[in-house]
Amino acid sequence: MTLLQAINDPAELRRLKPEQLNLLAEELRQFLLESVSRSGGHLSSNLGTVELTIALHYVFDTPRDRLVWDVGHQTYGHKVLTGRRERMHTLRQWQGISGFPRRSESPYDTFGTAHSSTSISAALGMARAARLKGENWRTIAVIGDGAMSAGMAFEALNNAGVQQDVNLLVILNDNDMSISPPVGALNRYLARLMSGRFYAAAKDVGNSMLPGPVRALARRLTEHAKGFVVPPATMFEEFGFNYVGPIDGHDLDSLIPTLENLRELKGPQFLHVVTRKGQGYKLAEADPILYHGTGKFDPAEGILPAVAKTTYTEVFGNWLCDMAAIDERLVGITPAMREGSGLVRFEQMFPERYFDVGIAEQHAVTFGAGLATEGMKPVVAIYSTFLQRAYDQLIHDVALQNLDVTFALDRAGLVGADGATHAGNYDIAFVRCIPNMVLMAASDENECRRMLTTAYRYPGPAAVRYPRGAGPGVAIEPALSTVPFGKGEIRRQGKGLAILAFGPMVAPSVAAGAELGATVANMRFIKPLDVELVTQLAREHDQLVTVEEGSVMGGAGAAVAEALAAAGIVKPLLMLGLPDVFIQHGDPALLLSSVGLDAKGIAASIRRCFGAAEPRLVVNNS
Ligand SMILES: Cc1ncc(C[n+]2csc(CCOP(=O)(O)OP(=O)(O)O)c2C)c(N)n1
Ligand SMILES: CC(=O)[C@@H](O)[C@H](O)COP(=O)(O)O
Ligand SMILES: [Mg+2]
Repeated sequence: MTLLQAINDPAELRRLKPEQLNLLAEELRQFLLESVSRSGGHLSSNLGTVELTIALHYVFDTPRDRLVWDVGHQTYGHKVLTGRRERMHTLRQWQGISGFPRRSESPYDTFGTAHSSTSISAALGMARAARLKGENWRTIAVIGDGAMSAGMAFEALNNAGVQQDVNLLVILNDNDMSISPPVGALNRYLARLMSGRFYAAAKDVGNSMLPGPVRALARRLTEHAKGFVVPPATMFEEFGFNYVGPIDGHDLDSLIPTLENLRELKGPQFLHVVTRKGQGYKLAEADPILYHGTGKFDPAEGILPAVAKTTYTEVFGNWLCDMAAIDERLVGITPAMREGSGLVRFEQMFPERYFDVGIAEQHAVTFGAGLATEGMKPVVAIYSTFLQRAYDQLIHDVALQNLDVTFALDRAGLVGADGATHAGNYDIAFVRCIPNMVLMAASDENECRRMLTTAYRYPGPAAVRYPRGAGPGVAIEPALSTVPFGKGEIRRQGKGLAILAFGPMVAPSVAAGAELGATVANMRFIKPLDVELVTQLAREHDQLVTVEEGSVMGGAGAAVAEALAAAGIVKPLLMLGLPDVFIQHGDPALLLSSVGLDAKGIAASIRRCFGAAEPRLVVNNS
């Protein structure tokens, strides 16, 4: 039996001798590589946090001491050591364990995450709760250098620095990488900190352990005695933290004593550890971006290039380059999702018009707004789920001033393995209620390209939503043509029943419509809704059905209902979409079928609602 196989709980880990931990780290790293290569998942970040994870559970009394991971994509080792080793093969699969921490999954998962930069706020809340309840456990937040770039992390540091009575340890896991290479002034600052203090500071750990004022005095005495100026206080010290580091985050011999020392200190503590993304697997070390999030692969061969269908992301990336080539006002903006949003080629071709602003969705949107005020043509490429972070910026900074910003809303609808945290289920509901906004949903690749051109040419804020992955495989015209503004189209003429479908729901609706003899419309625009088409379909049919891959509450179907009500039309209306529950991770096709949004499910729901001679079908909820 290996050391790892004997650990089903951190208490068992804590029974190991310190000299056994390096072997355990080796075993854990190997286990993670094999396990992720079979399930798919976030590999590079997990290989990089093996030693840190072991050290944290070894030194701290988890789960009594609260461990809060930022983003949570690096918690596979934590899952393995906290009793979930045997379930790792189900990671990110339907009814399997999540790829992120989840409170419902384990008492060791103190805070649910997956969107970044929440850890310091949440940990500070916990630490304050401990004080208020008169309890003396400790709270530790682990945050990456990428996640640290977000405003929310600074809001938390700002607040924590003046709460000197809490026992909070913030660990900055600095691997000098976000998903892509890190950007921004903070990254440069961290690099300076590392070059100046690395290892030298580790030797000085004893001094770093002194409480803040004593340490300041020690610094002044040292300056005086040696007659030279020691490095100025770090930014984190200026924020009110006791800063320790940087130390080598792969060296258990420095991690463990440093954490043991910090464990005994009161007040806000800050430990800067340096790790390498992909550590221990040469291919991931060499290309941490490729191995950030992987599908299944053979570890011996690594990830091999595969012939795949064109994704919507690629459609967007190609469109952006084509449009930028003819319009030099175009500026492309991404909040830290260069690869995921399809901007790699754009950056290479138009580096001066490419802006990765870091994990800073709010800033990305208002930065775009500022550009628009000066006649530039910003295109904000953003996942639907991450636009949630910038809602006020969308309303207050863009829409209210009717600024000409184009939004490319990728990952709209269910996303699959990342699950509920990343699902783009709400953008229809939250965008369509904003005055001045235009919102389109692409039903195929070519329409996506045409809609992007339509949004771009529209002289106000406009968004195009499209799903993760590939579309139906429609040929893409090279021309930069538009779709008729505010107009839908009939895709199939039938009678009795009309299905009004939005975006990727057009294809399954056409199939369901063919089965039911129904008319099917591709509505294209959620806002402005094609009210003329809605009323025409209502006049010509007995029943109406709306289908969308978005929250049915407040969604496109609700827009149709509002339009009918406004026109005084009373007509049976069935609204199909995502139900009012968080839909968990799993294979995207399975998830869609579980909520009745495949052709079979749509037809079955229609039969159930409006009755039919044929036997009822059962929606597959498994
Ligand atoms: C609000 C938000 N924006 C973007 C992302 C996508 N994202 C996930 S991990 C990541 C990089 C995080 O970098 P870092 O914190 O340094 O962790 P590392 O990947 O280096 O381990 C990004 C941009 C996210 N999860 N949340
Ligand atoms: C953790 C995180 O937020 C990203 O790594 C995300 O998982 C990427 O998702 P895509 O694979 O859809 O780009
Ligand atoms: Mg990083």
